[in-house]
Amino acid sequence: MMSASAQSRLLVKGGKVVNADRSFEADVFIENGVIVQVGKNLSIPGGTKVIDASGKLVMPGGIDTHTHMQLPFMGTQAIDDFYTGTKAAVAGGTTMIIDFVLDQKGVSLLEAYDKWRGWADPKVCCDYSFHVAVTWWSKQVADEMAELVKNRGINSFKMFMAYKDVFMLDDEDLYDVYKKCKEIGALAMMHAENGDVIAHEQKRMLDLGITGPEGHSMCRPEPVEAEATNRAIMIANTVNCPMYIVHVMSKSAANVIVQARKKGNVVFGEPIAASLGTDGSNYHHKCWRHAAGHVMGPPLRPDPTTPGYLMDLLANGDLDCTGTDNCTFNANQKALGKDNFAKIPNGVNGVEDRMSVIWEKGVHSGKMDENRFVEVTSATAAKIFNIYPQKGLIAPGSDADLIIWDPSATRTISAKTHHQAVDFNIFEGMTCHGVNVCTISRGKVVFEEGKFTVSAGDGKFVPRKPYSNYVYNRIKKRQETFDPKKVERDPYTGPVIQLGGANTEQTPDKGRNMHHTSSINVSGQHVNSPMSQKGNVTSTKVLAPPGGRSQIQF
Ligand SMILES: NC(=O)NCCC(=O)O
Ligand SMILES: [Zn+2]
Repeated sequence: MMSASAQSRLLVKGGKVVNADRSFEADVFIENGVIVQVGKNLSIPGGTKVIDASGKLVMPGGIDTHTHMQLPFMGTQAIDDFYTGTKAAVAGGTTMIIDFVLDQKGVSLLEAYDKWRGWADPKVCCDYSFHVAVTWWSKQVADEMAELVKNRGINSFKMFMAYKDVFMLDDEDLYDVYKKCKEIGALAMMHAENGDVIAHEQKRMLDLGITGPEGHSMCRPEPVEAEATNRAIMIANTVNCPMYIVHVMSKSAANVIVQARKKGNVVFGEPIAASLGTDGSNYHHKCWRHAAGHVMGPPLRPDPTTPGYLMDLLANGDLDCTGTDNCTFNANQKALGKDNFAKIPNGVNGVEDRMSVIWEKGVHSGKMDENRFVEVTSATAAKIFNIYPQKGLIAPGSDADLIIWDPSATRTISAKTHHQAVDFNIFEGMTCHGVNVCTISRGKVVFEEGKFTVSAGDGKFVPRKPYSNYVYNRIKKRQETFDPKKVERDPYTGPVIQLGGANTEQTPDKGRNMHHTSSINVSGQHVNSPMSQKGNVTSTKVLAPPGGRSQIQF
């Protein structure tokens, strides 16, 4: 019988190690869940278990930056929970997920965090961490954000510009949340879609009698995503807060990110397996279940060249890392919206297939090399979310989260054979070159040749520190460089007109439309606003210059 210490040792032999910066032939020796040596001709203690990786690639396990396991959402709950979801993840070559604590408005962020930890800890089959969603705003929320960063291992907060009256924040609140993120060294993440426009357009589609899944896509066209993406970045940049746009789904939203980066904004873009692997033509499928199975927000785009375009940007460094937004619902759950697309629970699969889809569409297609693959599936996520080089790298001292990848094998994706709980797969029938044959999580083989050797709760929560260098080095420098500075000058000493008196002289603005009626006062309030009724305005005199009636208040 093998001793306990021998059991905690593993040698991955004969493979090609692929990191983000280079590939090289090497063996990897692991002890107690950590990589101890990487190289050739290593001296290894007797009794060490050996895994043969000849002819295969040995890569850092994937990090899925965006999942929603067992999310209570739209009246139901995502069918893949932290057990089935993470089990499927390890089958596909992902060894860490970052999920979302996402509760209703008014709920304490700390209580929500505890609730989600309580759900995840006993079930996870791989390491995981959390982003926390901010769905309402108050001093309590601000204080809880600080507490989450200080003591609970959180360094990223997600906000929604969509889901009006549910999760959506307005621009004023977003400004405050960004300021808070910046103050505590966290990253602001955004679901960027214009929720007001969606609410109106949903109603318009339903009034037109469009009740099927195509209506979901029609009421959220590309500009709805692109406008919100631009607004999110603009507001964040105003307060010098780093911004991470989740699930980039369209060419135009991606272009907004590219342009903002060119201008020096600190913004990151996350395409997902769905937006890289399939498109919105599926919403017009004659089978309702098929069409509803693709309903997610923002939607997949009807332009069939979108996935290839997003992959090009990802390959060339314009977009950064990849998630899945894995949030799955079975047919009978999607059927909540059988007569009204607005009630179809939003969400698709991806956690199991992300690595294969990106290999197929990215590496096998010739758009990126194996090193960029590691970067976009693992290393960059680790850097952005401040867990590098603990994760995302094969080197002494790093966690032993590795996969053995056979680039010459193929597999065909199907709901019939996948390991997720959901009864549908948006990549159904896609044949992918590149197959994960073995997953090692914290030094333990958890999946090999199609068989699991993992139990619920084997994964661990990974705390993350604030002020990721990858994100905040530029932010700190920009603060010094771009902080507004007042102009030092001698005071004005000339005459000043008296306001409000009978003799006030007005010079009519020659270019003004004299028939225009304005109702704005100098403090920016509307004349009938509660502020003006509360007596915050010094005078209510209404001026009527020649040729036009004005309601400008002073
Ligand atoms: N994306 C989606 O459709 N479902 C999950 C919730 C969200 O992030 O919007
Ligand atoms: Zn999401």
